[in-house]
Amino acid sequence: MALIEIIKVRKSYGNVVVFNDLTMSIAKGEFAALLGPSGCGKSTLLRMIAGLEKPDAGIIKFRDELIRGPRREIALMFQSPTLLPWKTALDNVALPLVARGMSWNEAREIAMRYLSFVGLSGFEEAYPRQLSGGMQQRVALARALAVEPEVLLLDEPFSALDPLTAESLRAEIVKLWHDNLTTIHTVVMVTHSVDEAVYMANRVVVFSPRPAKVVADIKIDLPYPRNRRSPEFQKYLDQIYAYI
Ligand SMILES: Nc1ncnc2c1ncn2[C@@H]1O[C@H](COP(=O)(O)OP(=O)(O)OP(=O)(O)O)[C@@H](O)[C@H]1O
Repeated sequence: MALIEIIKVRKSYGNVVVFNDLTMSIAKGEFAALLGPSGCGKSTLLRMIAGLEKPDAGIIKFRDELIRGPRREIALMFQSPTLLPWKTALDNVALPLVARGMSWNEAREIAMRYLSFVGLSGFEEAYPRQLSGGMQQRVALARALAVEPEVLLLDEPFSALDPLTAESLRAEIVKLWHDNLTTIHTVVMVTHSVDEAVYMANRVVVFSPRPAKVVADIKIDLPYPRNRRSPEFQKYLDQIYAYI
């Protein structure tokens, strides 16, 4: 059964038609990677699922309910960590909880737990400028996890990181999803990298240039953790590159 349903969605910015008539769905438990040419509308789709933008026509539903704005069950993580520079790592993670009505004490306790989960114990009192890019992105991940969402939306979350940091964060996100280590059961990730998509996702959706349509929808049937050097992995890369 579909968890997220996108039905006959239309979206334009001025005379730029991003989606004309997009219909697709995401099932509970999927890790879907969205690939496609630059500017085709992948981030726009993610922002609409996050409730940050509205379609001009058509509907987007989460568990049969219309998405009218941001929802607690759906968290979004961007390419840059978007932390508040004047708040500590701990308070950056705690703040969204306080904004939802939790006391600072309780919020900080939960924030401590998620900072520790992403490997940042001991850095609670650090300010963003005192942390590396990778550590800041981990704070952003802890902030997304702390509200205990069910769906994690990722918008090119590794593209601003150095290759080694990106690689360890990729493995950690796959693990937290695959091993059910958090409340997140479903992930939707925008990426430019076919390799990243096949390494992480169990479904790869390829979009055409604007107005974006789904040109390929491929199930990645490989065990985790994935071996990039296996012939099967290469076969999926070849299959997807044929659409790009
Ligand atoms: N707020 C906005 N105002 C005007 N135009 C916008 C806005 N957001 C997106 N666009 C336009 O909509 C189109 C789709 O943008 P979007 O960022 O969704 O694409 P994308 O596939 O995520 O691109 P990329 O892969 O380069 O990140 C682009 O032409 C972009 O310029």
